[in-house]
Amino acid sequence: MILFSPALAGCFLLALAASYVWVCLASPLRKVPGPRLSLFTSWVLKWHEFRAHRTQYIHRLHLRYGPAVRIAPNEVAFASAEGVKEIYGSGGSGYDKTEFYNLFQVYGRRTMFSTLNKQDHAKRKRVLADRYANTNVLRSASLDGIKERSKRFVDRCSKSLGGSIDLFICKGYSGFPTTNDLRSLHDYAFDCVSHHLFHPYGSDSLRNEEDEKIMRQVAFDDSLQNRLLSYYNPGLHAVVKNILALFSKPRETPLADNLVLSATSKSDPLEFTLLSRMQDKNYDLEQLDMAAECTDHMAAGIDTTGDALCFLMWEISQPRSVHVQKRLQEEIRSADPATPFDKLPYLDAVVMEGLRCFPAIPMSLPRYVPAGGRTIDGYYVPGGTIVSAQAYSTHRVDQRVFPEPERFNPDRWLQDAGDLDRKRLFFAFASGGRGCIGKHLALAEMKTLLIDVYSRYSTQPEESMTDGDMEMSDQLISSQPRGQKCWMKLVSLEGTS
Ligand code: HEM
Repeated sequence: MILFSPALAGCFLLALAASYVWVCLASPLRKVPGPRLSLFTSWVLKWHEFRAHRTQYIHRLHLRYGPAVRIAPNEVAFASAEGVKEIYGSGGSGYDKTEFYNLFQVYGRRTMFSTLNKQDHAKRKRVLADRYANTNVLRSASLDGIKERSKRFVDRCSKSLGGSIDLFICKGYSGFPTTNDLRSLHDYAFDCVSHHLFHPYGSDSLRNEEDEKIMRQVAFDDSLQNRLLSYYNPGLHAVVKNILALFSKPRETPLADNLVLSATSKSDPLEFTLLSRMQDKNYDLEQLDMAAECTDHMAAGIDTTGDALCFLMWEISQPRSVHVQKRLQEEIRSADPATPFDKLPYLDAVVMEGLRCFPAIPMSLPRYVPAGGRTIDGYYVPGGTIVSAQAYSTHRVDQRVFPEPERFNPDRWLQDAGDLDRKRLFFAFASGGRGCIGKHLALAEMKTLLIDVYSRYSTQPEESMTDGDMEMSDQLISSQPRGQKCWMKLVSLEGTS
């Protein structure tokens, strides 16, 4: 009977609590700066994650505690070049990914993005990398497709002259998209990425309402809380998922699945496409693996490029950045029309600064410290600890490298002094062997569209928009305007010199 006495149970719980506190206090992470509570619990971090504020919370901690900060008993965030290099670059592709990436499996398959360890990743990357190389993106079959879609986007926008357009969600005037309203940056990104994945079986969401619905399914993911719960507590998620679905829908993309499964069943995609590479018999990939890869890249290529363009165009439309827009227009309009998009230095600086201030994936990319532990930026971190860097902070915290970090200032990218330091901290596409494979494609899409828009138009913010509408809101991995809209006006430059 004595075994079940409440006093004994109390003593047992007390001893358990004391040993937990002891383990926390003895942790090598006690030496890493950070809020005291983070040594004992991850609940504060989780609270901010569920409220879609993780990135800003960690950034505030960096501003308070410095470039290395403990954010949970088993988690440390870094914002220094040394930290980034060690975590993402050591041994080529850095440390292994954490189970967080299990959330990104597609059709039950691991894609390149969701492979956790180096070996599996390297094997898949050997198949895919060729089609994302700059030389392949710049081939006319690929680039002409981007140019065609960019012209299509601008033509659609031209219809709004004298009125306003929502470049983000494109609800149109009645609240429902009609054929006349198909012109969001996400439609453009969708059509470009699906062109690169499996042309001629890609989407035409700038002209076709049915394809636009597919884009919406993939892009506007509001399953953050649902997916976080399934990650942290799969058991509880199984019990409450039906109730949770009323507030935070699970992620389902049947229309996109149809598009991809149908495209990957075709045997004649153009040679520059990713699908043609994956269908090479040497690689022995099953159709479901190819479909999973394509779905993944589609998701990776829509929100990122769409949001990056959206935040950037919004910024250069502000009265405070009018001089930037003017200089960009001058550079584009005075250049020989045959000038390649990557030979315009001010355009390059504007895009880099846009990605610095508004990285489409602003949040931390978690990795495990390998067995045996590592010293990262001067701190010993035991094996199994989750470590990460987030672009939002690496782009801001070190003010010797990025003075006045909150100011949108493309000129900083044109200075020789500090060039290397800026590049070491530029993390919008991450870095190392697991950095963004779609980087060249994304830059080609962004620059092509900016040339087409700003050679013909000026953009201005619409009066109903507030700063709050364009605050960055965390999703599972990317970010979007909190107001889910970006209304702007286009003014023709015709007649101006
Ligand atoms: C402005 C646009 C883009 C940005 C800012 C961006 C950013 C990133 C970042 C930060 C990562 C690393 C994620 C992590 O480690 O968790 C990543 C990975 C990746 N991105 Fe992008 N991305 C962009 C566009 C694209 C496009 C257009 C595609 C493809 C069509 C793409 C495909 C991928 C893939 C497949 C990976 C996984 C790479 C690997 O694990 O080796 N991205 N991207």
